[in-house]
Amino acid sequence: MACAQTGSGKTAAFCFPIIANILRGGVDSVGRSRKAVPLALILSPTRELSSQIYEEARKFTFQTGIRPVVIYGGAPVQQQLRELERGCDMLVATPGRLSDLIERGRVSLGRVHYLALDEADRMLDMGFEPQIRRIVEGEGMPPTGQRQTLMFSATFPKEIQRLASDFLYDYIFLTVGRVGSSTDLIVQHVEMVEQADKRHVLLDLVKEVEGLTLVFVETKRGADALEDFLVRQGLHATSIHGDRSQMERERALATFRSGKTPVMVATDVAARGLDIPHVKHVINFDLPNDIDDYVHRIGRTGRAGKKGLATALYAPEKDGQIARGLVDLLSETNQEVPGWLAGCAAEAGYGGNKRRGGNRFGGRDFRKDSNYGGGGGRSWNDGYGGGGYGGGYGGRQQSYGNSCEFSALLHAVHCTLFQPSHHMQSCNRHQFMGCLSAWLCLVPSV
Ligand SMILES: Nc1ncnc2c1ncn2[C@@H]1O[C@H](COP(=O)(O)OP(=O)(O)OP(=O)(O)O)[C@@H](O)[C@H]1O
Repeated sequence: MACAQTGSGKTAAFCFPIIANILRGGVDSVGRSRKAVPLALILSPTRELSSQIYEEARKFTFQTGIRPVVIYGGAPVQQQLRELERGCDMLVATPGRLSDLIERGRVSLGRVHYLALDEADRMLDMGFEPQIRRIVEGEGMPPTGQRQTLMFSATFPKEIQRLASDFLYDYIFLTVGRVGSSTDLIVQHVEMVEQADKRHVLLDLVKEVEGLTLVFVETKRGADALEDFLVRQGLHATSIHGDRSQMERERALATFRSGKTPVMVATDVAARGLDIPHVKHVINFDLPNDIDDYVHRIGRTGRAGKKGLATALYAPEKDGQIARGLVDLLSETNQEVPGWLAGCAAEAGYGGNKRRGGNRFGGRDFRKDSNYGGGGGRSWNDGYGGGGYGGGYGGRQQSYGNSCEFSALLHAVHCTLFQPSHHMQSCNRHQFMGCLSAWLCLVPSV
């Protein structure tokens, strides 16, 4: 179970060790076959994110002999079937299309040795849990203990950690920075705006900051309406949401990425995982109800060590429940907390949407609070950074204090997969980066 800030490189942190492990064992490809039998399965909640992970995996596996394939809904199945037939070692999938192709007998999970859940908390929340459970427990996948299971997200609410442990065996909880926090590379502003004034304020904000601007709204209809409004104001805007065809969604992303439509209005379908370079400004036109959703949304900017800007339009008549979470998040990321917002939070009290997880410095392993009996391993800390716990019970925990350390999570996952029992204490980050560079030299085109 691994938790690190948005834009900190989690994709590489699960892809490299999986690829390296497959290479270590020698690629035992089944080759062309009607039924795909992948060695690694990577599940993600949205089509666009699956597509992005696949593109990364394709780069990382170049000339290794490992063949990644992606399958997701909304796209013609025939082409995906043809790709599967050509051989598939690493399958990147959304749960719906995967279940469909398992039912049709075109994918078997019987050889899956590496299972990665990206955006794990989303994958295991109420919406996806039954599907994930069926895929992981009911379709012949090797059980925990015989496969490596990796779960990644920038947020990991306690109740989801508990659920996640069902799919894990003797697991390690790795954290970089604070669980569920955002990076302090993002400058965050919160403005109090009456609902009726939001459009005018938005126009000013869009004109003030040049560059790609991503505007989050609550509903699909709201996204359509706001896009229309912006276009009528003469701005080059597009929108993305779940009622759009896959082709429209992809076109919207492409024109946004290229800067042809530098403003994109989006629902939460674009909140997680998407890595679009040069997003300057994320505007929460409507605030989400959950602070973790806010963390993912603003995480579309300030990626890979770059700075970003996020502005939230806080409507006092409807956003009271996120006030406490916002105040906590702003404080812990060294942002200015407006006095009026602190007042709203105090009014809303702690009964509202209090940040889940309570004291999260350095990452928190919920088992320490709840006497939860899962895991049964050890707990240690290699002294890399601040935070984290020493000693303990019910599993192992590794915490890294430096939230901006790209290699930290990659190193940790690598060590966990290669030598789960002792390697962590003896392999330092420099040695690890040496291994990684050596490996990259073997695959010069990566
Ligand atoms: N070691 C590294 N050095 C420089 N750039 C990196 C490194 N690792 C990853 N990146 C880049 O950082 C960006 C963000 O990576 P990635 O999309 O994996 O983030 P993430 O942690 O999964 O974010 P999110 O929580 O939003 O899904 C990507 O453009 C990636 O290429």
